[in-house]
Amino acid sequence: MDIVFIKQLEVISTIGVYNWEKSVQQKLYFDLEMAFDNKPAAKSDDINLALNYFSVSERVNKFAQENVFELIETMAERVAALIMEEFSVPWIKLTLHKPGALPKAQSLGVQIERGVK
Ligand SMILES: Nc1nc2c(c(=O)[nH]1)N=C([C@H](O)[C@@H](O)CO)CN2
Repeated sequence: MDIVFIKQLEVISTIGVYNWEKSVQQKLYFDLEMAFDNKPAAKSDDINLALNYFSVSERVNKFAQENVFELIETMAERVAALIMEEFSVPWIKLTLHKPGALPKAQSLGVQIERGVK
């Protein structure tokens, strides 16, 4: 299986455990590695047969803006599930960074892998 990837996709979301986080928007960054068979798209030069990374990024951005969670684990799980379902992706590795969360750390986050390659 081939991989289509997106690195450091910036989105804004209302996310966090603490009360002050319920009324602010914070930056999150997604790294996505998505298994996909690129051969049909490459053979035909047809975007309709490709995993369109523009469409994926727009969908993730919309989801992050429209949903409120406490945990980044929940956001990661829900985004992985929607990409797999809506874009027919059989396997995904998703890393979610919440860089503003710890002033003394450059970044932090979670990484999940779902599905089968
Ligand atoms: N494993 C996690 N730990 C923490 C999370 C989280 O989402 N997953 N969230 C917070 C707070 O929201 C924090 O980001 C505020 O700075 C603390 N720990």
